[in-house]
Amino acid sequence: MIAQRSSSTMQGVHHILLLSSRAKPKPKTLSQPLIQRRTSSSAAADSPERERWERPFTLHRARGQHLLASPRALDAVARRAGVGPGDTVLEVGPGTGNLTVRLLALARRVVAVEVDPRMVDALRDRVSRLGLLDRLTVISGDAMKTEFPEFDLCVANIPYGISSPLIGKLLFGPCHFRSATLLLQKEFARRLVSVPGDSEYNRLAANVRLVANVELLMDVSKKDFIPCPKVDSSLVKIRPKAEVPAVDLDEWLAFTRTCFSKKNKTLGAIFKQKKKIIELFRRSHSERQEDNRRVNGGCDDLDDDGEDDDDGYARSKIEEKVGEDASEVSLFKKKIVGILNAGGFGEKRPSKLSNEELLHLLQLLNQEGVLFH
Ligand SMILES: C[S@@+](CC[C@H](N)C(=O)[O-])C[C@H]1O[C@@H](n2cnc3c(N)ncnc32)[C@H](O)[C@@H]1O
Repeated sequence: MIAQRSSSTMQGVHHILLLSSRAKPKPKTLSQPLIQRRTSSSAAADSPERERWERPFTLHRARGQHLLASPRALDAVARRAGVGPGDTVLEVGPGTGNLTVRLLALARRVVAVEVDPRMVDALRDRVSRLGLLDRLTVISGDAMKTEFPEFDLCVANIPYGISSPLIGKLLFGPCHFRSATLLLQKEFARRLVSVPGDSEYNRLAANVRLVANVELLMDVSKKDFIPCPKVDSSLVKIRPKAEVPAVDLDEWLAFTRTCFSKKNKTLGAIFKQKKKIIELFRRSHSERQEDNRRVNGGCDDLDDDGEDDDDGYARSKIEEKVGEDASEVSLFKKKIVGILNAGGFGEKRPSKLSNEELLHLLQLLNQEGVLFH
């Protein structure tokens, strides 16, 4: 059970939670999930209780609406987030409030950002019944388009579809916070905590490691969710570093996008691609232009380390523009190859390099006028 606070209000919250977990199922209500002791013989012995879902509306998998229904897992998420009584907690995707009510029992204030108006109503209704609405701020909207208010901690069972851009927004945006405790798809979490040389290590891990430390806290079974997703989950804690390397973060993000654009290829091979050279030539020899940004695709997704999108339209436009500069482009390519080889990077694979090594390469390239953003 989650930690108790001593004020009478908080005792009230705890009392309600305890009562709920032991009460017999009440008549169905539309939007207040109850906690019910499972009686089915198929019920897992180690998970005798579930937050009950009364199906007041359809849950949309496309919106990542998998509610965490195990009180044991929910208590553990709230407890391991390290919420203090003076903290403002940001929760992204509160759903019907299974985690929110636990956070309200621990924090000074919870700010919840929820895109689905039906969830917003259900959450407000539930928290209002607990008499805690004055400590909850609900922002009805898309977390990726919402300016987050100030907060101390982010604690959330997020829709997995926005994992990468949300972590990017938290770590590379203007937010200052102690930690983000997030329930993520297990495979994604493993990549987040991987280190150079691991088979999972990728651009996401490199970018996150630059500015934060990540700790794997626990695994959560897919059976703990309603509806049951296809994948298991893991809880991670992301702590922003107090000091980060003195590098332009936009430049770094664009650089890692290039480095990790071809899986398992050496840096020499990656930087020899005509398309890439032309793109870098344009960027390094002109002001930032719309075409360049279009090819680059923006830096809000930390995780796009698969094969490069074949953006034929943008490439042909750029090739058209640099047609008359062909000899300069060729010199530019030689310069890049020279920098790679002189630094001993040509035969190296980015997924095996530490961030210190990647930062060194970026510095060498920037010094010679090769720009990524
Ligand atoms: C995985 S469910 C978690 C619900 C609740 N936290 C729980 O654990 O039971 C994700 C929630 O995020 C909401 N959501 C999906 N996309 C969102 C977005 N872009 N911004 C804010 N909320 C979003 C969904 O509607 C859903 O309520």
